Formats: sequence, structure tokens, C-alpha cells
Amino acid sequence: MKITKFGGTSLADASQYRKVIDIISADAERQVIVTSAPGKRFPGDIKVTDLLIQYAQLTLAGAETAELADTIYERYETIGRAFQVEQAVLEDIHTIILDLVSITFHDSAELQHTFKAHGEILNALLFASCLNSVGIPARFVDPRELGIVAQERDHEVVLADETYRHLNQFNLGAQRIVVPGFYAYTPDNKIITFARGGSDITGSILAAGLHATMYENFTDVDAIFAANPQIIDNPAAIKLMTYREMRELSYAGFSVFNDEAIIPAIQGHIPINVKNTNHPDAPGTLIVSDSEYEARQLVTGIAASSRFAALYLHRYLLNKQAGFTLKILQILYKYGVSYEHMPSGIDDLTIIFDKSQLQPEIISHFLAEIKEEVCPDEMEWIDDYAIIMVVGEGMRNRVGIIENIINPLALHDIPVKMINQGASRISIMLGTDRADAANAIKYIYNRFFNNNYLEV
Ligand SMILES: Nc1ncnc2c1ncn2[C@@H]1O[C@H](COP(=O)(O)OP(=O)(O)O)[C@@H](O)[C@H]1O
Ligand SMILES: N[C@@H](CC(=O)OP(=O)(O)O)C(=O)O
Repeated sequence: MKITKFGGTSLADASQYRKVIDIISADAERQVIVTSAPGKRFPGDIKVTDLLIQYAQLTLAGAETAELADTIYERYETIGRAFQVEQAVLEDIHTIILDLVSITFHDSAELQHTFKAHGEILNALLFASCLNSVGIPARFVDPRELGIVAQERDHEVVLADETYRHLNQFNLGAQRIVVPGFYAYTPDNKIITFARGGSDITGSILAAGLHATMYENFTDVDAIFAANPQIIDNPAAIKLMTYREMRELSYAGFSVFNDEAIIPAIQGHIPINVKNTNHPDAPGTLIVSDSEYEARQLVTGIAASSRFAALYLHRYLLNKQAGFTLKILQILYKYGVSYEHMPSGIDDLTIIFDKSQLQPEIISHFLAEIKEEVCPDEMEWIDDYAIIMVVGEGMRNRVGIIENIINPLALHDIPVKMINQGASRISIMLGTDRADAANAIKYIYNRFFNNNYLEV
């Protein structure tokens, strides 16, 4: 049995739905289908999840919502009509959307989670109806029935271990099931959404918990490429890679996967196949454990992400001062701020933060406290920090890689603000200005992929 997840672009309209139905009917093993909310149909279009976020905001502000509710409903209605689903199904969807504004929520967070999850809920309901209307028996199954439980801890949504016990007890039967991705239930039965892109997480949890033979993740590209296709024209496709490579690359910007998403699949030893809904016969990218992998090239992929900021601190004899870092960490802890990386030298320390996890209004407060508490000789907040990650199992134990990364950047006058090598033996991390990140990717990509400097 395979878990087959379809991203938002794969379910954006009726013609995409048709492709997805063909994909499902081509393989009886595709028994558990995970849906995202309808995504963008064309560049500039708005994902249903983003419409629902607006809908939640208008509701919280007590503003007029009728027009937006209609826009959301139309996305589902057009698809449903194309498949001649029963009128009652469309009416249900319409009512559910309209009724959201009348539900009493405990707080605004609960309202936002519930509104957001409805992109997936309604798409799964509609998709199950469409499958039935073309003669493929299928049943909508909510994460509550499966027992997917999660809760917020330190601003993170953490899956409860009992989820796997529940999934173990779930009787799948012979029918296909359609499960909405992106959300779970709290122990007190409230909807809680994962991070954006989190339908990938649901697919991965189900793959591990229901002991699938494969986790198929259908998206809108033929493969995971060695660099973002929006930066590099026609980048090399990655046919086979390891979980670890994927984790590092998705963390640093390969948005094809949510970076947390593959952890359950890794823990369950489930191979992942990323495939294209628009070219389902293309083999896509297979992601496996390192024991099933032999590196054939040095670098597998190069990613960049601009969602970072950095705090640079300089103080002479910093390496001799007991408790210097501890004081800083205590201040960060007090503000509930986690950091991503902390490269240090004898007199210098850089702390790198994920800006998407930082509330902008607290930055000036914790900076002031750090300044007062540790009295650095120099301190700078770098707000536009990008991280570039060069990743490959083939880099392990190989000498001379770093110069091939740095040289092309030096040749093009791109300053490197930080290098972090060694923490993971399969990756090298660089810090640059955000404005330089795309060019840095191009030059590093050229060195490794267009100069035959690839073989192990
Ligand atoms: N290295 C990469 N390889 C493939 N796609 C990438 C890469 N880096 C970024 N992407 C982007 O990820 C997109 C697919 O992810 P996403 O939009 O989340 O899809 P879905 O809606 O199917 O979940 C691609 O369209 C592509 O623009
Ligand atoms: N719909 C949610 C969750 C998701 O996974 O979407 P997608 O598969 O389109 O990335 C989002 O937009 O974040």
C-alpha cells in the first residue's frame, strides 16, 4: 500500500483533478490519498489556504466576509460541477464555508487553525465525491478518525506519540480513503494546523503509521532538481538521494518539501518518491536511507534561503569567558526565541535566527538586554541574511570542496559572511547578504555541474 499525497497545484482545478484521478486509477496500491487545499492555477493566482487566512482575519476584525466566502466556494463549485457531483455535496461545502463565521472559538489562534484547515477538509470531501462519481469507491477520513494528535509547544506544533498507536489500530479495509492533510487534533479535540506546506507532514505520518511500502509525493516538477529551477535554467534532476540530503536541502530552501515533513518517513524507513502530476510516467526523485545509497557525485544539491537574520558579536578574549554564551542564551530563552546556528571564533560569535519564527516587535528588546548584559565591543544585527547550503553524501571525507565553493564567489566579488563546515559531514553552509544569494547559487552550481567537477 502506498500513501499518495497531492500538493495544491495538483488539485487546483478540474483539469488537474482529472490527472490525479488517472494517477490513482493506474495503481491499486494507491489506497491512501492525502490532499492539500486547491493551490495556484496560474502565476499570480491565490491559494485557497491564503484566501482562508484572509477570511479568518476579516472575521476576527468583524468585517464583511460574504464576497470572500463566495470566492472560496467558487473554487470548489467549479471543480464539483465538472465532475457532476451531487448538488447536496456542493451545498454542504457552501454551508460549511458560510458557517465558519458563526462558530464560537476559545481564542483567535483556534479560529485561525480551523479556518486554514478547511482548505484541505473541503478538498478531501470534494475529491472523495469526484472519485465516487467516476466509479472509484472512496471514503473521506478525517484525521480525528485516524487519531492524529498534536499540540503546540514553544510555538511549534508537535505530534503526540499516541498518534502511531492510533494509526496501528486503524482498519484500512479494501477501499480507498481520502485524508485531508495539514492538520491534526489537540488532546482536547480542537483542530491544529502544521506549518505551511504541512500536508507533506500528514502524508509522512501516515506512511510511517500505516506501514506503507512507499510515500509518493505528487507536485508540479519532474524531479527535485540540484538547484531551484526558478534560479537555474534547466537544472540537473536528482534521481536518487538520501533522507539526510533532502532534510538539509529542504531546510535551506528546496520548497518542494516542508523540511520537517520527511522525519516520520525516515523513522518508519519508508522510501519517498517525488513525482510530477503533469508527467506521472517520469521516474521523479527517490529518497532513501544512506544504507541504500552509493554516492556517484560530490554535490547533490545547492539551496538558498533568505528567511534568516544574524546577530554578530565581537569581544576580545570571548573564548576565555565562562558564561558569556550562557548569558545570551538565557536572554533568548526569556523571550522564547530559538536560534538556528551559532558559529564562533576566539573573539567573535554569530547567532543565526530564523526570521519566520521571530516576532519583529521583540527583537529590539532582546538586543538591548544582550548589549547591557554582556557589553560586547561590537554588536551588529544583520536583518537580511541568507544561508546557502551545498549538500552531498559524496562530500564526506573529500578534501578541497570548500575552495571550489569559495573561489567562484570570490571571482565574482560575493562576500561570504560565515562558513560552517563539519557539523554535518555532508554539507557546507555559507552566510551571504540576501541580495547575493541567487548569484551565489548560480556560480557554485556552474562550478560543480557545468565543469565536470562532479564525480566522486
Ligand atoms: N530544487 C528544487 N527542485 C524542484 N522544485 C523546487 C526546488 N526548489 C524549489 N522548488 C519549487 O518547489 C515547487 C513545488 O513545491 P510546492 O509549491 O510546495 O508544491 P505543491 O503545491 O505540489 O506541494 C516547484 O514548483 C518549484 O518551484
Ligand atoms: N495548503 C497548505 C498546506 C500544504 O501542504 O499545501 P501545498 O501542498 O500546496 O504546499 C499550505 O498552503 O501551506
